[in-house]
Order: sequence, then structure tokens, then C-alpha cells
Amino acid sequence: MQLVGLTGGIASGKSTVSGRFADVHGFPVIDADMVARFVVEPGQPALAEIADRFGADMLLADGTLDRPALGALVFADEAARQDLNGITHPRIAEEMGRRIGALADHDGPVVVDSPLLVEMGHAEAYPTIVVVAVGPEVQHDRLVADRGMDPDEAWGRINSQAPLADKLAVATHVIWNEGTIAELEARVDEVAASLTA
Ligand SMILES: CC(C)(COP(=O)(O)OP(=O)(O)OC[C@H]1O[C@@H](n2cnc3c(N)ncnc32)[C@H](O)[C@@H]1O)[C@@H](O)C(=O)NCCC(=O)NCCS
Ligand SMILES: Nc1ncnc2c1ncn2[C@@H]1O[C@H](COP(=O)(O)OP(=O)(O)OP(=O)(O)O)[C@@H](O)[C@H]1O
Repeated sequence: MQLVGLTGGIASGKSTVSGRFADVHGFPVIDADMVARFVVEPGQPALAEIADRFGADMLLADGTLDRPALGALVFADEAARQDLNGITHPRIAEEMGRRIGALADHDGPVVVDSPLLVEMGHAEAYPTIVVVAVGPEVQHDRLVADRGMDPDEAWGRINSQAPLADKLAVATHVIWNEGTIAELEARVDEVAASLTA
């Protein structure tokens, strides 16, 4: 297995890149956002801890997490976000480790799509790190124009993450994504070719 970390800020284009790594190049992808959803499913200990810390009104009537409500809270309150990270990150890291371990015998690149790879202190574990890079104005435009996010909440999310420079500092490959989707796809194919060379 050749372990490849894929990171970048919110709305930088990571999912678009990992989708192409998987669909066009056949690389297995482990998605930290999906693992983050798994560890807060009903019945998981993290969900009960979230209800204890943030209140039972963070749960919907069917017992699942009210993600918009918790997001509105934690991206406007740094102490609350740190508390949420303290509840979820150890469990996310453990489950990611399990999923990576299950692919240990895979021949070729295995992509770990992790928005907070640098923030979680995991960069050293990755011999190869692909950073999808866009400036904050482009992130904000995509969050507000494409996803309809409230402009203040969009800045809250962007500013809760490490600056792009910190991610570029650990990158072995950089994919700039301020151009068109076609340009992005061509660059992903170049990086994929270099990973398998
Ligand atoms: C706060 C929550 C409920 C908001 O859910 P929502 O569905 O609105 O967003 P989603 O999970 O799809 O995340 C979207 C993006 O937000 C960013 N983000 C999410 N959590 C965090 C965080 N704790 N700190 C900084 N950025 C974050 C990431 O770029 C992520 O790709 C959710 O993000 C969450 O449980 N976060 C804590 C776990 C975590 O850190 N996940 C992300 C990396 S593993
Ligand atoms: N080059 C581009 N031009 C225009 N829109 C783009 C481009 N690249 C990505 N997008 C759009 O920007 C949004 C964010 O892309 P994507 O979901 O791939 O990012 P992400 O980094 O995975 O986001 P998140 O951190 O929220 O999971 C999507 O709506 C996507 O279609």
C-alpha cells in the first residue's frame, strides 16, 4: 500500500478530486467526513457525549444528530468546536486506522481524504500528501453561491481551519483549483500518473 493523504480547506474541491482518483484511476478512497458521520450515528458513545455537552436539542426527533444546529454552534464558538473535536477526533482517528489497516495488502495508492489532516497532527504519518489549494475568497464564493450557506457561517467555517500556507508547507503535490473543472481534472490525472510512476 502506498498511503496518500488528500487534504485542503472546506470547499477546496477535495471530494471532486477524490471522486476522480476513485472513478477514473481506481484508487481506494477512505473519506474522513464519512467516518465522522459514522462515529456519531445513534447508539455510538460520541452521540451521547454530544447530547450531554451541547444539550438534547442537538438531536432530532428520530434520535439522529441535528447537523445544521451543531454546525451553527461550533463554527461560531471556538471553545465549543474544540470540545466537539475532543469527543469525535479520537474515535475518527481510531476508525480511520482500522479502515487503512484493512487495505494494508492493497497494491498501489490508497487515498485518505481528510480535511483536517494537518490540524489533527497526522501529516507525519503520510509519506505523500496531496493538497487541493484555493484562496479563502474562492472557498467563500463556493460555500455561499453553490451551497447557499449563510455568509457569516461560511467565514466561521473557513477561519476554523488552518491557513492554506500550513497545508502547502507539508504538501508533496499541490493541485490548484481556482480554474475550471476541466483544468482540475487534467491536473488530477497528472498527479495520479506521478503516484503510479
Ligand atoms: C459540526 C458538524 C456536525 C457539521 O456537520 P455538516 O453536515 O454541516 O458538515 P460536514 O460534516 O459535512 O463537514 C463539512 C466540512 O466542514 C469542515 N469541518 C467539519 N468539522 C470541522 C471541525 N471540527 N473543525 C474545522 N472544520 C470542520 C470540513 O472541511 C468538512 O469537510 C460536523 O462537521 C462534525 O461532526 N464535525 C466534527 C467532526 C470533524 O472534525 N469532522 C471533519 C473532519 S474528520
Ligand atoms: N474548479 C471548480 N470550478 C467551479 N466549481 C468547483 C470547482 N471545483 C469544485 N467546485 C465546486 O465547489 C464545491 C466544493 O467542491 P467539493 O465538494 O469537491 O469540495 P470539498 O473540499 O470536498 O468540500 P468539503 O470540505 O465541504 O467536503 C462543489 O460544489 C464543487 O462542485
